[in-house]
Amino acid sequence: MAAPSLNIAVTEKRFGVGAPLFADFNLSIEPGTVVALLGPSGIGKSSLLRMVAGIDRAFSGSIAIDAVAAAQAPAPGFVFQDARLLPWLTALENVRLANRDLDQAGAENLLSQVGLAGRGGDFPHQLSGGMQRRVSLARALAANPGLLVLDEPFVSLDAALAAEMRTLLAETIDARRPTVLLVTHNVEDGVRLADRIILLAGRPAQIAADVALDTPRSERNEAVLDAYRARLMA
Ligand SMILES: Nc1ncnc2c1ncn2[C@@H]1O[C@H](COP(=O)(O)OP(=O)(O)OP(=O)(O)O)[C@@H](O)[C@H]1O
Repeated sequence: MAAPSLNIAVTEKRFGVGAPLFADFNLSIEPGTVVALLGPSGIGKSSLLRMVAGIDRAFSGSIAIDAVAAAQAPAPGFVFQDARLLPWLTALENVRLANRDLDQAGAENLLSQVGLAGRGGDFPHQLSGGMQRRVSLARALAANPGLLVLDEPFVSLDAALAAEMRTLLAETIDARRPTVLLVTHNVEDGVRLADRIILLAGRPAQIAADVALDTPRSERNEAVLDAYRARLMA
Protein backbone atom coordinates (compact mmCIF):
# COMPACT_ATOMS: atom_id res chain seq x y z
CA MET A 1 0.00 0.00 0.00
CA ALA A 2 1.34 3.43 -0.93
CA ALA A 3 1.87 5.96 1.83
CA PRO A 4 -1.25 8.15 2.12
CA SER A 5 -1.70 11.77 3.11
CA LEU A 6 -3.45 12.54 6.38
CA ASN A 7 -5.74 15.50 6.92
CA ILE A 8 -6.99 16.14 10.41
CA ALA A 9 -9.64 18.82 10.88
CA VAL A 10 -11.30 18.17 14.22
CA THR A 11 -13.95 20.73 15.07
CA GLU A 12 -14.49 19.28 18.53
CA LYS A 13 -13.52 16.24 20.55
CA ARG A 14 -14.54 15.98 24.19
CA PHE A 15 -15.03 13.40 26.89
CA GLY A 16 -17.96 14.37 29.14
CA VAL A 17 -18.18 17.85 30.61
CA GLY A 18 -15.38 20.40 30.84
CA ALA A 19 -13.12 21.81 28.17
CA PRO A 20 -12.82 19.76 24.98
CA LEU A 21 -9.59 17.91 24.25
CA PHE A 22 -9.54 19.38 20.74
CA ALA A 23 -11.36 22.37 19.25
CA ASP A 24 -10.70 23.57 15.71
CA PHE A 25 -7.59 21.44 15.54
CA ASN A 26 -5.99 21.13 12.11
CA LEU A 27 -2.99 19.13 11.00
CA SER A 28 -2.06 18.03 7.46
CA ILE A 29 0.61 15.44 6.84
CA GLU A 30 2.22 14.73 3.47
CA PRO A 31 2.55 11.13 2.24
CA GLY A 32 5.67 9.41 3.51
CA THR A 33 6.27 11.86 6.35
CA VAL A 34 7.14 10.72 9.88
CA VAL A 35 5.44 13.02 12.38
CA ALA A 36 6.24 12.76 16.08
CA LEU A 37 3.56 14.11 18.41
CA LEU A 38 4.96 15.29 21.72
CA GLY A 39 3.10 16.84 24.61
CA PRO A 40 2.28 16.46 28.29
CA SER A 41 0.44 13.48 29.69
CA GLY A 42 -3.32 13.69 29.27
CA ILE A 43 -3.29 16.25 26.47
CA GLY A 44 -4.98 13.87 24.03
CA LYS A 45 -2.22 12.24 21.97
CA SER A 46 -3.52 8.67 22.29
CA SER A 47 -7.07 9.91 21.73
CA LEU A 48 -5.98 11.53 18.47
CA LEU A 49 -4.33 8.28 17.33
CA ARG A 50 -7.52 6.35 18.02
CA MET A 51 -9.48 8.89 15.97
CA VAL A 52 -6.99 8.59 13.09
CA ALA A 53 -7.23 4.80 13.28
CA GLY A 54 -11.03 5.02 12.95
CA ILE A 55 -11.45 3.36 16.37
CA ASP A 56 -12.95 6.46 18.00
CA ARG A 57 -15.57 8.08 15.79
CA ALA A 58 -17.18 10.24 18.49
CA PHE A 59 -15.96 13.67 17.38
CA SER A 60 -17.10 16.43 15.07
CA GLY A 61 -15.07 17.46 12.05
CA SER A 62 -13.16 15.14 9.77
CA ILE A 63 -10.07 13.00 9.57
CA ALA A 64 -9.20 11.93 6.04
CA ILE A 65 -6.66 9.37 4.89
CA ASP A 66 -5.98 10.05 1.21
CA ALA A 67 -9.27 11.97 1.16
CA VAL A 68 -11.25 9.00 2.56
CA ALA A 69 -12.83 9.36 6.02
CA ALA A 70 -10.67 7.51 8.56
CA ALA A 71 -13.55 5.26 9.63
CA GLN A 72 -13.91 4.04 6.01
CA ALA A 73 -10.22 4.01 5.01
CA PRO A 74 -7.96 0.95 5.34
CA ALA A 75 -6.98 0.79 9.02
CA PRO A 76 -3.40 1.84 9.81
CA GLY A 77 -0.88 -0.53 11.27
CA PHE A 78 -1.18 0.24 14.99
CA VAL A 79 1.57 -0.39 17.54
CA PHE A 80 0.21 0.03 21.05
CA GLN A 81 2.01 0.92 24.28
CA ASP A 82 2.18 -2.79 25.09
CA ALA A 83 2.61 -5.58 22.55
CA ARG A 84 -1.00 -6.87 22.84
CA LEU A 85 -0.29 -10.20 21.18
CA LEU A 86 -2.85 -12.97 21.46
CA PRO A 87 -1.19 -15.41 23.89
CA TRP A 88 -2.73 -18.54 22.40
CA LEU A 89 -1.34 -17.83 18.90
CA THR A 90 2.25 -18.13 17.71
CA ALA A 91 4.19 -15.05 16.59
CA LEU A 92 3.54 -16.05 12.98
CA GLU A 93 -0.19 -16.50 13.58
CA ASN A 94 -0.37 -13.14 15.37
CA VAL A 95 1.14 -11.48 12.31
CA ARG A 96 -1.10 -13.32 9.84
CA LEU A 97 -4.19 -12.41 11.83
CA ALA A 98 -3.62 -8.76 10.87
CA ASN A 99 -3.89 -9.55 7.17
CA ARG A 100 -5.83 -12.56 5.92
CA ASP A 101 -4.18 -12.27 2.49
CA LEU A 102 -0.72 -12.70 3.95
CA ASP A 103 0.65 -16.22 3.44
CA GLN A 104 3.06 -18.02 5.73
CA ALA A 105 6.12 -17.00 3.68
CA GLY A 106 5.02 -13.34 3.74
CA ALA A 107 4.60 -13.41 7.52
CA GLU A 108 7.96 -15.13 7.97
CA ASN A 109 9.52 -12.46 5.79
CA LEU A 110 8.08 -9.70 8.00
CA LEU A 111 9.32 -11.45 11.13
CA SER A 112 12.81 -11.71 9.67
CA GLN A 113 12.70 -7.99 8.79
CA VAL A 114 12.20 -7.24 12.49
CA GLY A 115 15.05 -9.58 13.46
CA LEU A 116 12.96 -12.61 14.39
CA ALA A 117 13.87 -15.08 11.66
CA GLY A 118 13.12 -18.61 12.82
CA ARG A 119 11.03 -17.51 15.83
CA GLY A 120 7.63 -17.56 14.12
CA GLY A 121 6.61 -20.77 15.88
CA ASP A 122 7.15 -19.31 19.35
CA PHE A 123 4.24 -18.25 21.51
CA PRO A 124 4.38 -14.77 23.07
CA HIS A 125 5.36 -16.13 26.52
CA GLN A 126 8.42 -17.73 24.92
CA LEU A 127 9.59 -14.34 23.63
CA SER A 128 11.24 -11.51 25.60
CA GLY A 129 9.40 -8.19 26.00
CA GLY A 130 11.57 -6.64 23.30
CA MET A 131 10.86 -9.53 20.93
CA GLN A 132 7.13 -9.24 21.57
CA ARG A 133 7.37 -5.56 20.67
CA ARG A 134 9.10 -6.56 17.41
CA VAL A 135 6.26 -8.96 16.63
CA SER A 136 3.80 -6.12 17.17
CA LEU A 137 5.76 -4.00 14.65
CA ALA A 138 5.69 -6.90 12.14
CA ARG A 139 1.94 -7.19 12.75
CA ALA A 140 1.47 -3.47 12.07
CA LEU A 141 3.45 -3.80 8.82
CA ALA A 142 1.25 -6.75 7.86
CA ALA A 143 -1.89 -4.70 8.52
CA ASN A 144 -0.85 -1.60 6.60
CA PRO A 145 2.76 -0.93 5.60
CA GLY A 146 1.83 2.46 4.14
CA LEU A 147 0.40 4.04 7.30
CA LEU A 148 1.73 3.36 10.78
CA VAL A 149 0.30 4.74 14.00
CA LEU A 150 2.65 4.19 16.92
CA ASP A 151 1.63 4.91 20.51
CA GLU A 152 4.78 5.07 22.65
CA PRO A 153 6.20 1.96 20.99
CA PHE A 154 9.31 1.86 23.19
CA VAL A 155 7.76 2.65 26.56
CA SER A 156 8.79 0.29 29.40
CA LEU A 157 11.71 -1.15 27.41
CA ASP A 158 15.12 -0.61 28.97
CA ALA A 159 17.36 2.02 27.37
CA ALA A 160 19.40 -0.46 25.30
CA LEU A 161 16.33 -2.26 23.95
CA ALA A 162 14.57 1.03 23.23
CA ALA A 163 17.62 2.19 21.24
CA GLU A 164 17.64 -1.11 19.33
CA MET A 165 13.93 -0.80 18.50
CA ARG A 166 14.44 2.82 17.44
CA THR A 167 17.17 1.74 15.00
CA LEU A 168 14.96 -1.03 13.67
CA LEU A 169 12.10 1.39 13.17
CA ALA A 170 14.37 3.93 11.43
CA GLU A 171 15.57 1.20 9.03
CA THR A 172 12.01 0.07 8.39
CA ILE A 173 10.89 3.63 7.69
CA ASP A 174 13.80 4.28 5.32
CA ALA A 175 13.14 1.03 3.45
CA ARG A 176 9.37 1.47 3.11
CA ARG A 177 8.70 5.21 3.37
CA PRO A 178 5.35 4.97 5.16
CA THR A 179 3.36 7.84 6.57
CA VAL A 180 3.87 7.63 10.34
CA LEU A 181 2.19 9.24 13.32
CA LEU A 182 4.33 8.53 16.36
CA VAL A 183 3.24 9.50 19.86
CA THR A 184 6.09 9.75 22.31
CA HIS A 185 7.17 11.39 25.56
CA ASN A 186 10.77 11.03 24.56
CA VAL A 187 12.49 13.85 22.67
CA GLU A 188 15.10 11.27 21.61
CA ASP A 189 12.49 9.33 19.59
CA GLY A 190 11.50 12.53 17.86
CA VAL A 191 14.96 13.77 16.92
CA ARG A 192 16.11 10.36 15.70
CA LEU A 193 13.00 9.24 13.83
CA ALA A 194 10.83 12.14 12.75
CA ASP A 195 10.74 14.38 9.70
CA ARG A 196 8.52 16.73 11.62
CA ILE A 197 7.86 17.23 15.33
CA ILE A 198 4.58 18.65 16.57
CA LEU A 199 4.47 19.88 20.15
CA LEU A 200 1.00 20.00 21.68
CA ALA A 201 0.06 22.27 24.58
CA GLY A 202 -3.04 23.48 26.38
CA ARG A 203 -6.66 22.45 26.61
CA PRO A 204 -8.10 22.38 24.03
CA ALA A 205 -4.79 21.16 22.61
CA GLN A 206 -3.06 23.52 20.22
CA ILE A 207 0.07 23.13 18.11
CA ALA A 208 2.68 25.00 20.16
CA ALA A 209 5.54 24.20 17.77
CA ASP A 210 5.86 22.57 14.37
CA VAL A 211 9.50 21.76 13.66
CA ALA A 212 10.82 20.32 10.37
CA LEU A 213 13.88 18.06 10.70
CA ASP A 214 15.51 18.18 7.28
CA THR A 215 18.61 16.03 7.68
CA PRO A 216 17.95 12.46 6.50
CA ARG A 217 17.70 10.01 9.42
CA SER A 218 20.79 8.06 8.33
CA GLU A 219 22.88 11.25 8.35
CA ARG A 220 21.92 12.50 11.81
CA ASN A 221 25.18 12.47 13.67
CA GLU A 222 25.55 13.67 17.27
CA ALA A 223 26.03 17.31 16.17
CA VAL A 224 22.78 17.26 14.16
CA LEU A 225 20.91 15.52 17.00
CA ASP A 226 22.25 18.10 19.48
CA ALA A 227 21.04 20.94 17.26
CA TYR A 228 17.59 19.36 17.02
CA ARG A 229 17.43 18.78 20.77
CA ALA A 230 18.35 22.43 21.34
CA ARG A 231 15.61 23.61 18.96
CA LEU A 232 13.03 21.59 20.82
CA MET A 233 14.13 22.77 24.25
CA ALA A 234 14.06 26.41 23.14
N1 LIG B 1 -12.51 6.65 27.01
C1 LIG B 1 -12.36 7.75 27.74
N2 LIG B 1 -13.33 8.23 28.51
C2 LIG B 1 -13.18 9.37 29.24
N3 LIG B 1 -12.06 10.10 29.24
C3 LIG B 1 -11.04 9.68 28.49
C4 LIG B 1 -11.13 8.49 27.70
N4 LIG B 1 -9.95 8.33 27.04
C5 LIG B 1 -9.17 9.37 27.41
N5 LIG B 1 -9.83 10.17 28.27
C6 LIG B 1 -9.30 11.41 28.86
O1 LIG B 1 -8.85 12.24 27.82
C7 LIG B 1 -7.63 12.89 28.18
C8 LIG B 1 -6.56 12.61 27.16
O2 LIG B 1 -6.18 11.24 27.24
P1 LIG B 1 -5.09 10.62 26.25
O3 LIG B 1 -4.85 9.21 26.70
O4 LIG B 1 -5.50 10.84 24.86
O5 LIG B 1 -3.84 11.54 26.58
P2 LIG B 1 -2.31 11.36 26.20
O6 LIG B 1 -1.81 12.70 25.76
O7 LIG B 1 -2.16 10.23 25.24
O8 LIG B 1 -1.69 10.98 27.59
P3 LIG B 1 -0.43 10.03 27.95
O9 LIG B 1 0.76 10.73 27.38
O10 LIG B 1 -0.44 9.99 29.43
O11 LIG B 1 -0.68 8.68 27.31
C9 LIG B 1 -7.31 12.43 29.58
O12 LIG B 1 -7.76 13.39 30.49
C10 LIG B 1 -8.07 11.14 29.73
O13 LIG B 1 -8.44 10.91 31.05
